Amino acid sequence: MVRFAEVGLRYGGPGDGPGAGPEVLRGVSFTLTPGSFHWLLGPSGAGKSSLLRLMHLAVRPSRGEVEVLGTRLSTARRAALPALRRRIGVVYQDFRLLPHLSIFDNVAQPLRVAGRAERQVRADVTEILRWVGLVGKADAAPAALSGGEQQRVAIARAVVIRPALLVADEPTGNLDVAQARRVMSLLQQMHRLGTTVVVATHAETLVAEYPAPALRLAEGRLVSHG
Ligand SMILES: Nc1ncnc2c1ncn2[C@@H]1O[C@H](COP(=O)(O)OP(=O)(O)OP(=O)(O)O)[C@@H](O)[C@H]1O
Repeated sequence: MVRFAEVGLRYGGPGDGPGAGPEVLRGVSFTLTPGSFHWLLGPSGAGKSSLLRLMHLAVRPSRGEVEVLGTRLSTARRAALPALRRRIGVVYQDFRLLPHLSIFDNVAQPLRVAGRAERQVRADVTEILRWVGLVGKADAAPAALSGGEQQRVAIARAVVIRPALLVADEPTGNLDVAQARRVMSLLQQMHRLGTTVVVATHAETLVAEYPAPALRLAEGRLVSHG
């Protein structure tokens, strides 16, 4: 479950701590049930990326309570956060693959960080690359792939750890319609497998094509949920 209660966020603090800047999220409250799929909508600057950053523990709220996968951030020990982060997959508009690593090693990275045995890494990465249709590109560099292919690698990297929560920030923003549909199909398959999925987007045509409940932000406030 993901629960926000009267959450506010200001940037400008040290590290991931609360800052003294203007409040970019204000009084945001909602609950996402496990296994749900939600769009996150709203105009540019409304706070979509900021809300996702709170959800994947990249920043802490300035006020209110954020609870992710059963852990309340206000009372969580710092030492518990890395393990919690490993249960959350993140996909960005600009893919954020490591350019000097092969596709295989990009996808393997979260498993290696988690200390999995190399035999297991090989099996899991091969399986997930087959799922995204890129097993033939395992040895290629990211730059040798199309944008859509790079995004499928980024999804593979995000889900290879079998996250309970998957958040995607404009994952189709740089893709043509066919590639965007392929990415959406993968995100929906993850949802059908029981993962809680949240996808931020501007693309109203995509939302119309894949109807689902939405969180809608305007000027840092949640204006509708459902
Ligand atoms: N790292 C940061 N430091 C300071 N202010 C920030 C930071 N990131 C975002 N903001 C501000 O927070 C507000 C919300 O930005 P955010 O990126 O969350 O909106 P968004 O809805 O995702 O926008 P877009 O659709 O354009 O990506 C904006 O006013 C933005 O300038």
